[in-house]
Amino acid sequence: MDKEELGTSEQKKGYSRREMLKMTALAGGGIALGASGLGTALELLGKDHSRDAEKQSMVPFFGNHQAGITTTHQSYGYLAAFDIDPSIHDVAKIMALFISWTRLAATLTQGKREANSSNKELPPIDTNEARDLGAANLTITFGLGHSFFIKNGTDRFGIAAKIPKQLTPMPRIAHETLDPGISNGDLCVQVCADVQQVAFHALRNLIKEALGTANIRWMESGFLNAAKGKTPRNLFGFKDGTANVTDPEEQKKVIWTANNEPAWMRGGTYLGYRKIKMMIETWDRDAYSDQEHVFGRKKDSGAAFGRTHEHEPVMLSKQPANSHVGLAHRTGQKIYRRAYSYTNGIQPSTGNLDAGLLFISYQNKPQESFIPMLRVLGKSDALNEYTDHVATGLFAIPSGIKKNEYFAQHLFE
Ligand SMILES: C=CC1=C(C)c2cc3[nH]c(cc4nc(cc5[nH]c(cc1n2)c(C)c5CCC(=O)O)C(CCC(=O)O)=C4C)c(C)c3C=C
Ligand SMILES: [Fe+2]
Repeated sequence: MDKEELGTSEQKKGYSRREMLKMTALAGGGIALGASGLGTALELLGKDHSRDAEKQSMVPFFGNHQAGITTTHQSYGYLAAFDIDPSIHDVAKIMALFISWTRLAATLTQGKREANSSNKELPPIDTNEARDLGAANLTITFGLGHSFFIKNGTDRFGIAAKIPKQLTPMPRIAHETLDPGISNGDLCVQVCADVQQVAFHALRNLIKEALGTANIRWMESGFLNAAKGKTPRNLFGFKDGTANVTDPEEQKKVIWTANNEPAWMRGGTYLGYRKIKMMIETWDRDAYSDQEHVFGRKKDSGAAFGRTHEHEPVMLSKQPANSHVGLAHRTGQKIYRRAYSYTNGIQPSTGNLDAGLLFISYQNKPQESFIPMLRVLGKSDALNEYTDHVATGLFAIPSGIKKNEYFAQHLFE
């Protein structure tokens, strides 16, 4: 069998291009592939779960802005919140945590792991499950919640005077049914990667590192994929992200904080979060045209009503009353969206799918953009018939971390 023949017949059997290249290389390497030889090659392929391409990819951890914000959207994301242990009153303990988190994040995002002690009577330092998987574009983004500064009306660590200008507790929004146990928190960590095991490993080791100082409060995981050059689709089957803020000049205006914030927040941003349950079964019984009216966009092309192509600007005159896009657009505000879909089995009480959107957005003035937008949508969005906001959060994301510095260093020093 020559290489060409192998390609044609085996491609029909559903092997990927990469698998085919590997087989071709084996054949080209002088291995005589008889019936049993081919069997061995295929057996090898079956056992190969490697992710060579992702392994090579690293996102710098240090820089002017934190990574994981304008970084190309990775396939998997975790968002977690921590509370400082009530026994901790000494800010030095928090600084120690931020130093060790910075060290760990800088190591893991390079695809490395922390070395074990030579004393085998001690527990391992690294949990080992991401060994050899590489960096997979891992990013780790740290943030601070309002309750980090003020809890039960108390300036708990003597730094309340430095609270970022736009960081408040989240206000009440119409129709939300929040679960406080999975909302808010003193600290937040967003971990994203192109291999889920790499992202989980990073978060798990950050949780382990925090032991005694900060306890995990909640953790959510999500996914999002799109074909190359295409806009990803959400679990309602619509292109989601079409009118996002992607132009770098516009991103500067929308995302990053400037002189209106304390120095340690300049070049930072705010993370706005909503966990939004999506009533998939109800949606799936709704007419196609009705679904399009809910968003004010065509399901196939993603084009706004009155338009033909996905990226043509929204025509407000053609938007149905209370369409999601019409309402969000009319606020005149911009936010940078970086959401993940989530699924979590079946809701025992209903037998319905527990699925939805981990809505995450970054913006420099959440009190003027994210929150007013939420208020408008909460009141009248046609999408509300099919969704339920179950968790919330607002976190200050300090400026990027420079080499030899640690996360939020200038807040303390
Ligand atoms: C606080 C703001 C927003 C929430 C919450 C939100 C939830 C949410 N959105 C979708 C799906 C789509 N959203 C789309 C556009 C869009 N959404 C927001 C804001 C929030 N969405 C904005 C600012 C925009 C852009 C509006 C504009 O100016 O055109 C779209 C259309 C495609 C796109 O532009 O991305 C979809 C689809 C879901 C499913 C959801 C909650 C579950
Ligand atoms: Fe939206």
